[in-house]
Amino acid sequence: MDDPQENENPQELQRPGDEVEVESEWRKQAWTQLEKLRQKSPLVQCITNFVSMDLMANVLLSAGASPAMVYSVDEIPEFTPKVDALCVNLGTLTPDWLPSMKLAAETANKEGKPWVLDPVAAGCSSFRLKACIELLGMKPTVVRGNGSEILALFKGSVDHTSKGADSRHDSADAVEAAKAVALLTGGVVAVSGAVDYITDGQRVVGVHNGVPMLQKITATGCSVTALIAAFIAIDPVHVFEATASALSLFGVASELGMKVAKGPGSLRMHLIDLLHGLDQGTVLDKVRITEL
Ligand SMILES: Nc1ncnc2c1ncn2[C@@H]1O[C@H](COP(=O)(O)OP(=O)(O)O)[C@@H](O)[C@H]1O
Ligand SMILES: Cc1ncsc1CCOP(=O)(O)O
Ligand SMILES: [Mg+2]
Repeated sequence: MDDPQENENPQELQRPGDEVEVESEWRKQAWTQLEKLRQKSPLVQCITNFVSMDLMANVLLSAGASPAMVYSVDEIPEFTPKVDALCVNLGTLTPDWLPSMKLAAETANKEGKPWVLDPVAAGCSSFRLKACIELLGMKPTVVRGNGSEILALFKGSVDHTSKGADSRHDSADAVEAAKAVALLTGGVVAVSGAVDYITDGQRVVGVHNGVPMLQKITATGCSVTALIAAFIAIDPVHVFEATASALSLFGVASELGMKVAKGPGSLRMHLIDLLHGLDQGTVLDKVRITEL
């Protein structure tokens, strides 16, 4: 794949050699990180919503990580120091969950463990927005949300036209907001959608993998956030790159799954199977990450 002349993709032959070379590096990196994830099987603590627990745990297992849906405030002081990464998701938030989320984030920070925030439906109520903003202030390593969620965090105001967990905005409309949020936290922010954008406030890359039908399966966003936690656990020095790899490989599995799925139900099953079976040839062929 190093030599563009050997590339079987005709679109790539029309692009400048340095762009092809850069994309090839991202592909190799995604494969290296996936291999490492499978070898190390990081333990990922997920404080997540009831809707997502099953798919999230299965996505983590199929990728090679170990999920633990441990969320009682009584267990966090003992358990969180042992995990490799933490995923905090506000999907079915009630006031009783917040102390667990905050204590886990504080513990992760104290222990130097990376953590990811998924601000599900951030703009749908003032209760939820306030919780998101408080957690954002605890400086998550990565924030991953859809366009509407990242815009709500940036604006800091309730969105009266919110569709809850679903996005009303294209990811491209939230790139500047994502940059601003990244500068605020000092971490990485990913906006998902037709193209996933990843930024640290300066750099931006676009991930061009995935299929629209992922939006018709609940908790795919939640699950890819947990996958990001697994990837940053194994490469905490390259958080930006690991975030792009996780989003891209999840998208590649969905593209392969779409070829055999009959609808959202069977895509969900194939997504898990194909993430588990991803091999080097497929990753080097299908990952599409571009620098913007
Ligand atoms: N139109 C689309 N085309 C391709 N992939 C998409 C599209 N919309 C969302 N995705 C993918 O679906 C997954 C979940 O993203 P998204 O639907 O934005 O999150 P959420 O479920 O939190 O709203 C991501 O991997 C994203 O890349
Ligand atoms: C439908 C729903 N309601 C509260 S949490 C949740 C799941 C959201 O999952 P995702 O953000 O991955 O679509
Ligand atoms: Mg979501």
